Amino acid sequence: MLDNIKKNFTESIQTKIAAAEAIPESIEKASKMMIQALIMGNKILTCGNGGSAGDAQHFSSELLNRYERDRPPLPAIALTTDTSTLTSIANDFSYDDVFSKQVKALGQQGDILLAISTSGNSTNVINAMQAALARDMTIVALTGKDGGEMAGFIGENDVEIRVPSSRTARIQEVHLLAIHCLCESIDNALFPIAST
Ligand SMILES: O=C(CO)[C@@H](O)[C@H](O)[C@H](O)[C@H](O)COP(=O)(O)O
Ligand SMILES: [Zn+2]
Repeated sequence: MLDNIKKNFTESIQTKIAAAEAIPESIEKASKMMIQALIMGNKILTCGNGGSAGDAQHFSSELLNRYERDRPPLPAIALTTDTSTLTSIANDFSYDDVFSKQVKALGQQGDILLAISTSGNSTNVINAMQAALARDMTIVALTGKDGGEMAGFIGENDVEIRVPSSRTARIQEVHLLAIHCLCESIDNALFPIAST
């Protein structure tokens, strides 16, 4: 057991070292997209399944409330939280539609969809991306593995942040780091600390 625990730490560190080479430019592009959208008065919608639903909520709460320092609230909505909406869409239509219907209702031109899937193959997240593109929104996709089907929906105005790993847990661990980088970049750009 102890060996496996230690192996997980080593694997997580190695994945982060590989990601530090592979994804900073994508995170920077995503940060700039989000900063511009927020300056223009747009908002960020987030979605994902399982641990990625937690990540979607983690990001939206850091925008709505705060990341590391106090500043005015920023507009973000996690599409993973309203159980009445989620269960009724899944019950009446399909689980594949739980996010896309909310994007159709809430998404506006210029908004951003933060779409999170370690495999890039979650159908409800892919459908949300398609709904977002139809709304003239842009997409920041957090993925892993080979990017899955989601990679095929990334246009030049969108960005995919793909973690170089094939293991869901390790990918999620880097997704959280990427989310914190996004939060820090947004705060530094929109609410710079006054120099003394
Ligand atoms: O958190 C974990 C595994 O670490 C799981 O809950 C995981 O998020 C779920 O199996 C998801 O359904 C996987 O979906 P995806 O990342 O492939 O889109
Ligand atoms: Zn997990």
